[in-house]
Amino acid sequence: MTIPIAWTAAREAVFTAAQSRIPKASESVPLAEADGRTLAEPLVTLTDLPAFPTSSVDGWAARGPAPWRIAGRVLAGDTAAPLTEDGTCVEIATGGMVPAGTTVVVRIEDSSTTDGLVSGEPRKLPDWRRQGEEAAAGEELLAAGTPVTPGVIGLAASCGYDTLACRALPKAAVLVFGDELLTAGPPGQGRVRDALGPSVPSWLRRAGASVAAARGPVADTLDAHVAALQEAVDSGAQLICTTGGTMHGPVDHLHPALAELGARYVVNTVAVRPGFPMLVAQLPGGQFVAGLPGNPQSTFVALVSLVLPLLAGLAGRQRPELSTVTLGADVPGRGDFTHLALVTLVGGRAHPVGHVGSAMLRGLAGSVGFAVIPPGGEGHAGDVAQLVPLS
Ligand SMILES: Nc1nc2c(c(=O)[nH]1)N[C@H]1C(S)=C(S)[C@@H](COP(=O)(O)OP(=O)(O)OC[C@H]3O[C@@H](n4cnc5c(N)ncnc54)[C@H](O)[C@@H]3O)O[C@H]1N2
Ligand code: MOO
Repeated sequence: MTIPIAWTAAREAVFTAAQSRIPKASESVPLAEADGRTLAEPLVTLTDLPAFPTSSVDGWAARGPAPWRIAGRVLAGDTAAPLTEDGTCVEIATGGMVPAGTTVVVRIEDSSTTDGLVSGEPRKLPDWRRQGEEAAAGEELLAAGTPVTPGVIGLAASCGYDTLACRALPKAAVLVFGDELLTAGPPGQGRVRDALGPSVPSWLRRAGASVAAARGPVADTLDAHVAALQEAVDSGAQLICTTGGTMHGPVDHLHPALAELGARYVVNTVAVRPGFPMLVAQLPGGQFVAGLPGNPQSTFVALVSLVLPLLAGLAGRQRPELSTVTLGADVPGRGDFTHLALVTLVGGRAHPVGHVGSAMLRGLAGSVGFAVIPPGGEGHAGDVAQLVPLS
């Protein structure tokens, strides 16, 4: 019998294996389309930030001691002429370029104007931003491998980029196994609806993969399994997710198909409940096969447990960090296995949900993620637990 590997060790093994397959080529992606991608190169600012001294208030940019004669006006977007004489100032708008020669910026509400002469007191902290105070031209702001978020896109635009060099999206394929599956209409008479063909590609897209519609149900024969896996390889997929057939029943053909294709296991069964028969194998061409168990909740456990670190590794990102939550109620352990317990947040605390059988999706559909109860332990209300988000 195969001995299950510990959940944390399985995640690490998969992440490390995927890191050796980071694509070399990068793609130039317009900023507005780059959300969810991964930086292929460090983000280096093209200019000082800010690129010129900038007023942070509406008021006066003045030179020397008050009172100041008004010599002009600088609105945001203008180029400011220098203040060449003490006792002069310009009216300035928030975002306006502070003229060379300025010694103080005074807020409009801290000033008074009489006979064209302005007086006022600057605040203790300067009300203008020095050129380059956020970053100097050429400075690295973000490392290669950083996930591109709306914040990263905004920063890239601020420092002069129109496009970003991004890693190619990992290409994935999904194969659904199981002759009992119906792809339309209500289940009954021994047939169940395929819950995974429509949902696994959606999950993969959110996790940063490019993926076509699932293929299946693939016929429950060894030849059909081998042919479907080979076809996915030929389509250029770097990651093939299969659902079902991970056990050793009469029509479970995944393991024999992997053997026939010369695959090597990275992880073969994991000490986690639910979902322990999950696996990741690597084909001779380097492609990964993630064998997701057929019970639908277990499929999602395998996605968040193994496919998430695998995709992070393939994109050259950091290993996924888990956040923590405070438990709002007791959660049982699962002996020597890690327990991934579906939870929802109530008043900021994680509460276990009902309907969490591994064949069910009712509990999962209303949950934020899985609280992690480590092997040999149990969770108590008030304990802090790691949280694996569902998306
Ligand atoms: N003798 C044993 N049998 C089983 C054990 C065990 O320890 N000893 N473990 C059970 C566990 S745990 C799991 S999980 C499943 C894993 O089985 P497979 O990955 O081989 O999956 P299947 O047998 O193909 O299907 C299991 C179950 O899930 C339903 N299913 C499959 N695909 C879908 C789909 N796309 N949409 C909806 N439902 C699906 C399928 O009809 C079965 O009911 O093995 C247990 N058996
Ligand atoms: O672990 Mo199975 O994956 O319990 O349904």
